[in-house]
Amino acid sequence: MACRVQYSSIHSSLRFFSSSSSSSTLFHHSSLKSHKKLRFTNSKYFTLSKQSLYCTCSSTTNSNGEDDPFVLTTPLYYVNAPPHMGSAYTTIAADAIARFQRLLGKQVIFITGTDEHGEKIASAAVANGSSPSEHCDSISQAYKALWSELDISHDKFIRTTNPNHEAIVKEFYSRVLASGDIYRADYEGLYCVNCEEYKDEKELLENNCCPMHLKPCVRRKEDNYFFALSKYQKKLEEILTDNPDFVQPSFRLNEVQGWVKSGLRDFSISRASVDWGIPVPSDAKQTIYVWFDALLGYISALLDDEKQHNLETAISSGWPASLHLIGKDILRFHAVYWPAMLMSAGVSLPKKVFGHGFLTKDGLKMGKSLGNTLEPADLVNKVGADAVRYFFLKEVEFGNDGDYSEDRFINTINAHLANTIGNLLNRTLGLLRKNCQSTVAVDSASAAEGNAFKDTVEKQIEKARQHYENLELSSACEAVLEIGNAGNVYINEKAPWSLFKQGDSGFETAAKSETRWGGLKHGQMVAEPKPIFARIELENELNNATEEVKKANKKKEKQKTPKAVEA
Ligand SMILES: Nc1ncnc2c1ncn2[C@@H]1O[C@H](COP(=O)(O)OP(=O)(O)OP(=O)(O)O)[C@@H](O)[C@H]1O
Repeated sequence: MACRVQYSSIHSSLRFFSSSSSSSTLFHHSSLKSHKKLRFTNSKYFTLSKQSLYCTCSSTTNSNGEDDPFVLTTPLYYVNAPPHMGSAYTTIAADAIARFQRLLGKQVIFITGTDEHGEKIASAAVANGSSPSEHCDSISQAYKALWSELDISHDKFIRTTNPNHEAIVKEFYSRVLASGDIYRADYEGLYCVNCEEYKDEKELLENNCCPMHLKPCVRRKEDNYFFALSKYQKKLEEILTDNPDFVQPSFRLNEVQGWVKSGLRDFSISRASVDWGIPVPSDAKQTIYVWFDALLGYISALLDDEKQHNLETAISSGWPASLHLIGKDILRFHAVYWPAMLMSAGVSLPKKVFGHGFLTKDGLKMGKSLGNTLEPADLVNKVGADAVRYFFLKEVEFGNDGDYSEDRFINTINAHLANTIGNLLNRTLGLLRKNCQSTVAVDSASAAEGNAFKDTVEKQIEKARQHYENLELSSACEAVLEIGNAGNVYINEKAPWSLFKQGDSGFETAAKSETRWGGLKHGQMVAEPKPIFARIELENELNNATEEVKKANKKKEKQKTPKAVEA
């Protein structure tokens, strides 16, 4: 395998942005000043307007203005098995969005973590011969290790077995109870253990198989606590109509509207048969249903150790979330159950839920339950984290499904990263090193005035910015790639190597890792070229990644300072 020499990572290449607008705020929050004013009568909670949802029941004092942090979340991954490329996919996308928001100057709180309670976890622990808590520690650690290998820049890692989280769940449950939305009843139905959910018979395949997990559902009867979801049908319909950006992409909004219109049924929020969970307050014989537990992780993650561990403090530390990024499999929980639960507890709704598609293998969703997964750590070891991250962002249209193909993986890395972006960086830095002692010869702000190349770059920067804002991640990568293409064409046209031979040191530099045109100043030193993107030779395929890439990965790993805190 040949290896080209570049000095920067794809992140640097993506930093061609000028600081500007922040995302719009859809749901505003007006607060009451005192707990005494809390009224747990649902009809009195909300005033819906065309633009915003005013929650009038909480004493939360989050102003939700321009200065509010950009809070984004990945799902809290279920620790029934170690992470795979599907889990990594959502996290990689969230990471790109977090980095973009930071470039805009926003304070970002990027939350990820693990969902650790429930029947599936307890069974997985038994199967591994370990206790549930040992099992959770080990799988949760595997997620953290993978995020580190993928260079994920999360700020918080929440585990739902964290005692602070448990306190938040119990407080939330008590609020919903006080609002009159929890009742006890018998329930009999078909249950998918993998979804941890009762299923509607009409959703199921032959032999009552779950369409996601392709395993038969089992008939169960239980005496459970129920959440009165049906009470929120009308409000949810109004929210979805008045705030069409709440669920994205738009075709997912249609899906959600369809579910709501077809009639919402109350759902059970406790399990009598599951010990591994948070006990229901005032009924230790039942544990809280995993979803009524895990979703609260998005709020409890906001707590920091110095503050009091209650719902109010957590909410005032950044809630509502700006964006929940999830796979389409858990859209119903995030776009129907969660908003209703929040309304019941008098807490503001998240601003946006984006349900992306699946990475598939042979047309089937890659997943832990089916076991048809792709090992992200293997890919990282072979081509480096940046290349893996770039491939999945660029080659899967965000929102739709995408099938993984090794040929496409190799071709994309070679064409986009090694041949285009990497080559441009290598040529530019190499020329500067050879001819200018790695020092910028002119001010880049004036160097390309009136130049078509500069216009192209600025146009692509703006395009990339807009695509990022709209969560069109593949198109954002495309815009960056266009800058690389234009840069190579420009260098070919200008042939600076011959200008240098003629003694002209004033050629216009194009490649830079600054956030805007003109960021490089006369006399500024640029970095030493060093290998980052390996060109994969087809005959050697993925097995023969260069030693340079492996070394570069190791070096990067060493340099990394732990940033995330466990909430
Ligand atoms: N194949 C996939 N493509 C895209 N995202 C995925 C994929 N698999 C998992 N995810 C991400 O993980 C979330 C589901 O997390 P979970 O821990 O339940 O993983 P899972 O592998 O889907 O588990 P299972 O197969 O047991 O249902 C999805 O909503 C999505 O964010």
